[in-house]
Amino acid sequence: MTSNGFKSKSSPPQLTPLINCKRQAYLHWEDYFMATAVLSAQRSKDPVTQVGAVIVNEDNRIVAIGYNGFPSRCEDDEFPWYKASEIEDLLEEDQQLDPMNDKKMFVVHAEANAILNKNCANLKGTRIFTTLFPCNECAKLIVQSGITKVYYISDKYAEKPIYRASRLMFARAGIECIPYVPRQKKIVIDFERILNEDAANLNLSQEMANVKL
Ligand SMILES: Nc1ccn([C@H]2C[C@H](O)[C@@H](COP(=O)(O)O)O2)c(=O)n1
Ligand SMILES: [Zn+2]
Repeated sequence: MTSNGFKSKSSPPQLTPLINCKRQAYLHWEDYFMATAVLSAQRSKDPVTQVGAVIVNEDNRIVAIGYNGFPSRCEDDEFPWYKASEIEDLLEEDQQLDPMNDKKMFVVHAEANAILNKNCANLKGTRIFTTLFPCNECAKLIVQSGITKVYYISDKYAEKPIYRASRLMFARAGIECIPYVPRQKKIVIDFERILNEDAANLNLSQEMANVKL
């Protein structure tokens, strides 16, 4: 107690752990974000290319997520999941290729969906983790949203003019494009193992309770 009757400010208690028992195999931030993008891609119904994208702010918080798919209320079974060129062989001689019969007319790309799904006021200073390098249309949205870094896994369409246009815009806008190199090469989600472990733990605690009785 001080002379004026108030409690003196004491320093906070110090912790001195005897051993450091922190788990070492935890996921690092960037693997966590890219793995989330890969998981999100699994929601896509595109039979050829499934893309996932995650947008992350400066505090490492995920502020947006998306995958490629048709717009809301445009039913997955009513719109084509193929390219017009892919069904050319199926046409009768008198039939014309219909450009409307092409997924590219309707699919919202993963990056665009993520930007549209953002749960914050704006995306200035954020990073996007995408499983496929962005096309020119998504690149425009990325630049305009204020995203500053693009991490990507696949660049399988790099030689196409659309993707060259993206690179040009990113370069001019000062957006860094980083091919993603994972620290952890494999991340497995094994629900079966988790459920089995839970069941085993339950059995063990029941056995221990029986021993005590
Ligand atoms: N950065 C990208 C590039 C493409 N997509 C979507 C658009 C299509 O659904 C699919 C590409 O199909 P493919 O031409 O490989 O048959 O991926 C995207 O979401 N983001
Ligand atoms: Zn795109």
